[in-house]
Amino acid sequence: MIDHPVKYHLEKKEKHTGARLGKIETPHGTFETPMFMPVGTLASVKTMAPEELEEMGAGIILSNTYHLWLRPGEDIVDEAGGLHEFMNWDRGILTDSGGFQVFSLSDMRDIKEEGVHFRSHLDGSKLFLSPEKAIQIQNKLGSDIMMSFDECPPFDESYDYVKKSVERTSRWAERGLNAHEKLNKQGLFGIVQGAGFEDLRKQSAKDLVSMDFSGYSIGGLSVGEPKKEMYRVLDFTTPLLPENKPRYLMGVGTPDALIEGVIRGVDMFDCVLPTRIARNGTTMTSKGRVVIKNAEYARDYRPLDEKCNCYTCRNYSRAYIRHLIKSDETFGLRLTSYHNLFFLLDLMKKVRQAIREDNLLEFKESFFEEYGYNKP
Ligand SMILES: O=c1[nH]cnc2cc3nc(NCc4cccs4)[nH]c3cc12
Ligand SMILES: [Zn+2]
Repeated sequence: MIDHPVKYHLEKKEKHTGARLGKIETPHGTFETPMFMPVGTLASVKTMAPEELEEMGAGIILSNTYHLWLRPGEDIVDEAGGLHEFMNWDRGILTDSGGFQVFSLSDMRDIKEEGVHFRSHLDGSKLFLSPEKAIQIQNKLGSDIMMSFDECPPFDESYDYVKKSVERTSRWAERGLNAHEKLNKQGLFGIVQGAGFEDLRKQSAKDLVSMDFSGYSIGGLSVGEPKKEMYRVLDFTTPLLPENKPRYLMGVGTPDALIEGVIRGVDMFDCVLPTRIARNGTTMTSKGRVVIKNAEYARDYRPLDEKCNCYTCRNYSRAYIRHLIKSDETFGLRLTSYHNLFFLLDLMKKVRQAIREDNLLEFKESFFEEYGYNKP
């Protein structure tokens, strides 16, 4: 049993669901869960300054091992004093291990027992990533929470392929843990795989729980499968994970998926959605999405969301934001990105309050109704 630098403290279970209120303690602070983590793939949450992320209540943000390994290289980040110094962020940082990015970004060469051979999506150069290398890079980046190197198979892959992939991902997890224990400055999470197969998810969870990770990610989801399938997998996967460790659902997500994930016992979420859709002027509001480029907003002098207390909504109108986005004024991207991130962080604050009051299901119903999720 190693002394985990990242610890989870379960504060309260919600009375009617699997939701939990907790705190995750890291070398860069302790943060409330359930939480949404903004994504800063290339060591920047696009268009946001760290002070703005702090003021909107972000606790842990994400960066990507694969991207930073390719550019600028983990040695430059290491020489700069690590990611926190490099990007001037003194709260939590979580890094993905690179496996998923290899499968989703570069044209695959081949997956071997020792690791994955592939070509860089930047210049086509030949690269090799292994469990040990992924751990070594993350240690040089200096993130607080690191991910094991895993394979995320397509959700509709065959049972036989997924079974073999899960067994290899478990062997990779063991290798990563062994490589990490010599360095052990940060928390390391295991990533549960198994696509939509209950017995393979059970096998994956059993293997990883026996290795005593600091926390557990649920991988292999939010890869294009129907939401109902994701919820079905969560229904039988989260109960397999220890109550006293954090559970992180990777790549999720939309307001409804965040709430449904919390109800099923998930504590941590990340998604590029808020900043990605902001860049084409799509914003999330309590009354559903507002696509600000639409002509209907040209003379609309109200804020994006009259119920939102963020910098954007306190100071600017829809008409102004629409004008900026239509004119390709980069300030417009900052205003929509700020609001979207604030919206999801504020949603999680409301979800935490609903857990405290044991009325998460009522909160879900009223949020879904107002957002328009119940509309046919
Ligand atoms: O199994 C996984 N292992 C390690 N990282 C992941 C990241 C993930 N991100 C998403 N969905 C969000 C997406 C981002 C870009 C394409 S899909 N699903 C994901 C699954 C995994
Ligand atoms: Zn706002």
